[in-house]
Amino acid sequence: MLMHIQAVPPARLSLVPLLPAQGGMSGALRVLVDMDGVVADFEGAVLRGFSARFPAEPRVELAARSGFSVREQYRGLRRDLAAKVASVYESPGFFLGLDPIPGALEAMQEMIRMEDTEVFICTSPLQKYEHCVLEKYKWVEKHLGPEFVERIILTRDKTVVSADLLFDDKDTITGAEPNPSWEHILFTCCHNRHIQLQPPRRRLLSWADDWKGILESKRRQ
Ligand SMILES: Cc1cn([C@H]2C[C@H](O)[C@@H](COP(=O)(O)O)O2)c(=O)[nH]c1=O
Ligand SMILES: [Mg+2]
Repeated sequence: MLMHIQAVPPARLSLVPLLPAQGGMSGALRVLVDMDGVVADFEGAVLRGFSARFPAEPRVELAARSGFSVREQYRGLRRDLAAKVASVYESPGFFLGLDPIPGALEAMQEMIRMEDTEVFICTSPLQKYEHCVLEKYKWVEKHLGPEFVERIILTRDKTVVSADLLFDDKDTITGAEPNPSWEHILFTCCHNRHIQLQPPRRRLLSWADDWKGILESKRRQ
């Protein structure tokens, strides 16, 4: 928060908050967009990678996915499958090879050109970060270009990042800050489509859905 120190005698010194209308310095709408499951197709690549590496093992089709953690769902099938599915997304090349989610690249390019709008990619690396971190940067440069590389926020805790909106496929986002500044818009993904959101929580069904309407409604709030 910006504070303006008034020129008054020290005894009466007071701090007057200068609150921008929205999260950005200039009153711009600040939007965070998650990466895996929102702009990069993590789930599709896990299934393809698992089927190719372990063709004889049972697998979870995308239509049967539920719950954020693919690892936990595979553990539920059979304990040893948790490590096998993790070996897929922890492999070198996995994150760089993800396909873009349909419409995501076009929406991001349009969003970054919108007036009074600040867009950032806000993504969590794996705890086993060796390949994931570098490959996320490379993926952004390859698919979105260098101006988006400047806009990557890599954090395991999104609650401490200040913004107006967060588009994210994870249904529950918790961290050190109990009251994050952003409104979480749940981006529909195979693992969260069954979840019934309690009002006033909102969803974006895909990038063909009305993401501009969500930005505009937030500007008016
Ligand atoms: C087991 C599991 C892990 N992830 C990982 C993939 C990413 O490193 C983060 C989420 O990143 P995001 O950009 O914040 O979406 O967690 C996952 O997405 N799904 C899983 O099942
Ligand atoms: Mg995600």
